[in-house]
Amino acid sequence: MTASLILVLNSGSSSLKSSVFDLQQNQEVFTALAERLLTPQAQLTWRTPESGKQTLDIAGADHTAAFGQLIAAMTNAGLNTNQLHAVGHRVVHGGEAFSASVRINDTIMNTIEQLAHLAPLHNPANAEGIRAVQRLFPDLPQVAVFDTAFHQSLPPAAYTYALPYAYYKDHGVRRYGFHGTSHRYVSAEAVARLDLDPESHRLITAHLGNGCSACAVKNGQSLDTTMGMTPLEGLVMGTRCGDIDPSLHDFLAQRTGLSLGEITHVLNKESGLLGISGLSNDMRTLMEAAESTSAEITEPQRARAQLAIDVFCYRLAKAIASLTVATGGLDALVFTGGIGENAANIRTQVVHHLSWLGLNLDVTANLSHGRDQMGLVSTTREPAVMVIPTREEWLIAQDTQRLVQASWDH
Ligand SMILES: Nc1ncnc2c1ncn2[C@@H]1O[C@H](COP(=O)(O)OP(=O)(O)O)[C@@H](O)[C@H]1O
Ligand SMILES: CC(=O)OP(=O)(O)O
Ligand SMILES: [Mg+2]
Repeated sequence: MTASLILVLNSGSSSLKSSVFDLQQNQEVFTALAERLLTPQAQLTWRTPESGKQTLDIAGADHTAAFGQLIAAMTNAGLNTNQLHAVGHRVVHGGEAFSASVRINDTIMNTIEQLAHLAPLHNPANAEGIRAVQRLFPDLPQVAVFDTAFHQSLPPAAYTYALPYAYYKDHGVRRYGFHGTSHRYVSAEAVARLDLDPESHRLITAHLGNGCSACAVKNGQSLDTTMGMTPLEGLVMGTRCGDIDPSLHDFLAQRTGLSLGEITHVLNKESGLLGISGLSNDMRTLMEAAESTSAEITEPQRARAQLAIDVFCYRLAKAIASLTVATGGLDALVFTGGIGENAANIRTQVVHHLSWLGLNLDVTANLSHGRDQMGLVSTTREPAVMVIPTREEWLIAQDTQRLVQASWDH
């Protein structure tokens, strides 16, 4: 039997997400999440189509230990690691070095490590995941799929900050954009489903998960996006503030005595939906609180949850409208990510702000999240509003398979 499984790893600063695909069967055969790494609460959960969800306490585990436990869980679940064919990694920052996925070698590893200054929360963990695989499976080919790669087509007018130009030349200070794998997948899917001309279309894709970004896609290329040099810029997110006045650091440092590092932490981890609501970073919790009539939620709490939702939707609509400057029109708006795929009320509020663009929701299709159709949730196809579930891991597996195959063919 030939090896046919592709392992996909997404290493975060304190988590390790993984999927295994059998591409011959076009099936996801294993999925796992190790979270709260390096804390006493570290735990590994995994599932296979047959086994349902299982959990293991891995208190104190780092990425390497978690990876070992994950491979043990895979084996216990009945998967044979000899069947692994290649490993694909989500790597968050590829800087200007990568505009496509690449097969990993020592030079590529060095470049990923050198880019750590641009993504200190993400790239070191990504590199650690690659090394953990190298140690356990030295012969397996590995591929890096960069969040930034799809956005390397941004023109200078979209990626240049209005700062002294030397910061770009000397330090790489520019807008890069993230979630590129998701924007690439859902935009290609929208073009196929709507039967648009691959050479001539104008889309806005909104990836709304814990991190959120929107992207202007014209003729298959990303022309602008809301995230910038880091994933902090742009939309309101679960715990990230998105766009703010850059003079805020200085103001807060003077008023509160917090250090620059502490303020950056507040903007990344204590802001966004969580910061405004004071309740949760989770959109579902906020939607429930905003609708709640129970005495457990006080009126001020309810109002703050609603305010967080209103700011989220208003800022998203404003960003979508501004991205149409890059596309010069709109054939389709695509929602994806946990919020985009599941929160009908959020789509309603955002599309309502944009009705002047000719966008109109079909109430029934929107309530069923477009699941019984091609993902269309608007009354018209021109322009269309769509819900397309993202498949970042699947696209990473596809790129991995393609690159490993290509290097054997040469
Ligand atoms: N049914 C739902 N209604 C509203 N929000 C939802 C629903 N399901 C998931 N979400 C929201 O999706 C977000 C998580 O998105 P997800 O794409 O899973 O995150 P990640 O970026 O971590 O992959 C959370 O805010 C969660 O509340
Ligand atoms: C880059 C980024 O913001 O990723 P995530 O949404 O997974 O946090
Ligand atoms: Mg996700």
